[in-house]
Amino acid sequence: MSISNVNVVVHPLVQHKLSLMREKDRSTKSFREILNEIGMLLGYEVTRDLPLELVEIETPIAAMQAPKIAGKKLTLAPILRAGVGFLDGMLALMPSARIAHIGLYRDPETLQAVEYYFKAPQDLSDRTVILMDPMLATGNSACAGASLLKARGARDIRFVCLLAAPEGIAKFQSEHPDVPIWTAAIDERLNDHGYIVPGLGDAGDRMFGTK
Ligand SMILES: O=P(O)(O)OC[C@H]1O[C@H](OP(=O)(O)OP(=O)(O)O)[C@H](O)[C@@H]1O
Ligand SMILES: O=c1cc[nH]c(=O)[nH]1
Ligand SMILES: [Mg+2]
Repeated sequence: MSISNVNVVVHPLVQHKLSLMREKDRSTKSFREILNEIGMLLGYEVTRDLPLELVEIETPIAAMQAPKIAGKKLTLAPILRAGVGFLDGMLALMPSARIAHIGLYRDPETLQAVEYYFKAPQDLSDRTVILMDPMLATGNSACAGASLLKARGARDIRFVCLLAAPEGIAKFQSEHPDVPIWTAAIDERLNDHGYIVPGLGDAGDRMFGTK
């Protein structure tokens, strides 16, 4: 399903696993494992249109022109902390990818994103960058993440999340209309504390067991 630059991944495995993650009594171990599994499935979807080039190879039988991914190595860009939950699954598909760590936390009062760490390959201008964070709530964190990557020259950014609020999609698309979104679901709304409803709670705390 696709709604103007938002790709909702409706694959039954993704939907089933997402429902498991929403359950409030699911263990930290299980939450982390499933997030990783969904990371791989979403990674498969977000790379669906990567360009290929024909390269000469030799099979044991004959020479042939075989398709391989064209261009420079991709960059995976998790927003700390919860974005790291997608990383192993994505790396299983793209083991040579470069990694950009983006340290942001959401101020609980203002809901603004506060930057505390950024380390990325120097020049991102000719790399596809997959920005990832399970939660798109107000959109402030994802917007800040995309801006930091653009400041490093990134021109082909794709944003992957697990759950998106309509408010976050609107904010992200107004600031970064050039960045398509992949998500497993679009939920109803945000509550008064900026949490996604029905959502799954605090992704970072559930993943790392910090509550
Ligand atoms: O769209 P937003 O309103 O910005 O909210 C989403 C952000 O909130 C959570 O991070 P949090 O700030 O809780 O940090 P953590 O991952 O370190 O727990 C989540 O992982 C996103 O980064
Ligand atoms: O619902 C939400 C909103 C922001 N961050 C989370 O982890 N969960
Ligand atoms: Mg958190």
